[in-house]
Amino acid sequence: MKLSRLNSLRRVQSGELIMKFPDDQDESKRPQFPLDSSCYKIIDEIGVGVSAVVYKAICIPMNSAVVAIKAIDLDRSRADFDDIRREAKILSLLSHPNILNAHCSFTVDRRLWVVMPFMSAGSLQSIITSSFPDGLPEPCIAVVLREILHALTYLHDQGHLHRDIKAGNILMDSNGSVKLADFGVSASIFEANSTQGVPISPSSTSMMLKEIAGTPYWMAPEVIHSHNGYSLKADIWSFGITALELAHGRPPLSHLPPSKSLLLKITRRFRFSDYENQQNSNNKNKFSKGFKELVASCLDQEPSRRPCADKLLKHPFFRNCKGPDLLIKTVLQGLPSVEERFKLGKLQRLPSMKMEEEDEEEIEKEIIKQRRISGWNFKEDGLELEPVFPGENCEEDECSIIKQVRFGGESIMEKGSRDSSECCSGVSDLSSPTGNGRRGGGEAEEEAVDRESIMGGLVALKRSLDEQRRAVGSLIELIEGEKGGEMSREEQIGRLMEKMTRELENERKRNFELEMELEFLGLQISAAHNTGAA
Ligand SMILES: Nc1ncnc2c1ncn2[C@@H]1O[C@H](COP(=O)(O)OP(=O)(O)OP(=O)(O)O)[C@@H](O)[C@H]1O
Repeated sequence: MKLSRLNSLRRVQSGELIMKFPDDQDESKRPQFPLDSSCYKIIDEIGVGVSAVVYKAICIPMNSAVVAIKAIDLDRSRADFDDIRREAKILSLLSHPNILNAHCSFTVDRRLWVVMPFMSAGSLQSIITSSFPDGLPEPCIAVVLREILHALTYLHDQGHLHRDIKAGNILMDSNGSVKLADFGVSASIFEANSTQGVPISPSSTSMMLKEIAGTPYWMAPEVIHSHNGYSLKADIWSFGITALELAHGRPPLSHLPPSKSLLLKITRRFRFSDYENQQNSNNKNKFSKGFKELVASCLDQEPSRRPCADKLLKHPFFRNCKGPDLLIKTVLQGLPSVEERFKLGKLQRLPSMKMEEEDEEEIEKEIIKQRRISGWNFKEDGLELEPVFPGENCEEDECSIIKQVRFGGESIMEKGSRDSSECCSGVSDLSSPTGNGRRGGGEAEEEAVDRESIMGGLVALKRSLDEQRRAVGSLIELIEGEKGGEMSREEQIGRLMEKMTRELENERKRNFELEMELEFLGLQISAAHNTGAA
């Protein structure tokens, strides 16, 4: 466990982590929300994030005012105590009608409770998922985007980056008001530059952050390539992706797992036209020229060419933009409550989660099965040594091989397959000191055990080859003897059968020993790996 995290937990346990955020009213008029969990009554679960659960609750001493409580699991949160304190500090300095502040926050066991105003319509992401899977109508998108641009203009003027702009972090209330929430990974340009000795000016493009933060699909290319640094314009990129998310119901590349989407962005550089091409041709004329232009300008690869938030507000796209009433009429009417939507979403997620668990069990069984090796094949061409599995038949179309893979940080043997031309000739990382490049550095311990296992396998193989050489020698003698005509054909076959049975018995014994050895080595590898991981 990281030292900073340990210190954080100690401070949390000693009750040191008690903070109070202001809401967006004047300090003197601001109601003081109690810092005691017994003053709140949880009514329903309304959302889950990566490390937090969000509840609808009432605050009993405050006339049973309805609130939302985000309970952040401090053991699972990416942020440590200092990050959380920094977030609280940033939030306490911000005051804008389009930014969701918290009433207060305090710790309950190992959770940080952030008490916020309850935004009864929930996030735009949950609204889209439940009622607008193909996206919101363009006039509604305009209202939402304009409100977010107001928040961004304010935020950037203060020198802050949100760094996680997405529909999941835009909340809506029953009166149609739209607020930007979740400042968990936000950053201050001033802090970044003061530590790097860069002159401070919010409009300067030399204000650079380097840490990768945010959610992959919405991340600007320069955030992914953060060695060159990035600035306020990273939020403008994410804003452009959010516009696409609101328009199509999902962000671009969301059919790929997040890590793959990152890779694609690195290798292929994403352009707006790429996304347009992916869309159904029916959708081509669905959006206005103004909207397309606005989004395209936000998704310029070159950050300096992306307009700033206040310039975007002057874009013709917002010229005839309606008020929040449009959202009430078009989006909120007939919308199930945030708690109903959450329950429904949970039910829909259940079968796929169950299937994933079943799949994992199957994979695990397969992995255990494939840990048994019945022999080795030496591939001369590539000077490679490969394992052969029990029951494997070279006449079969496909044949299993093992390869060393990293699975959630754990090293396992995985079943693979090759076509018949390569049958029984799969390349195992066990045979190669460098493996297939997937084993990263800093794993000296695991590598040492791997080397031992390779040596063990080689010694056993040498023994087996010696035996086989002797057996082949005897066979040659036998056949040569046949030429001499000293034994009858029956006798010769009888002898041969006896010999082969003995050979087979020996081979079985050796294989059993080899299997045991390998199983033992496998255990050693996982034990070494677990110790390393711990
Ligand atoms: N103040 C609030 N009022 C009403 N609903 C809320 C409030 N805050 C969060 N929610 C609901 O809870 C859900 C989860 O919120 P949360 O901020 O934990 O997760 P997220 O932003 O979707 O995910 P993550 O931040 O972990 O990527 C939201 O999608 C929203 O529907």
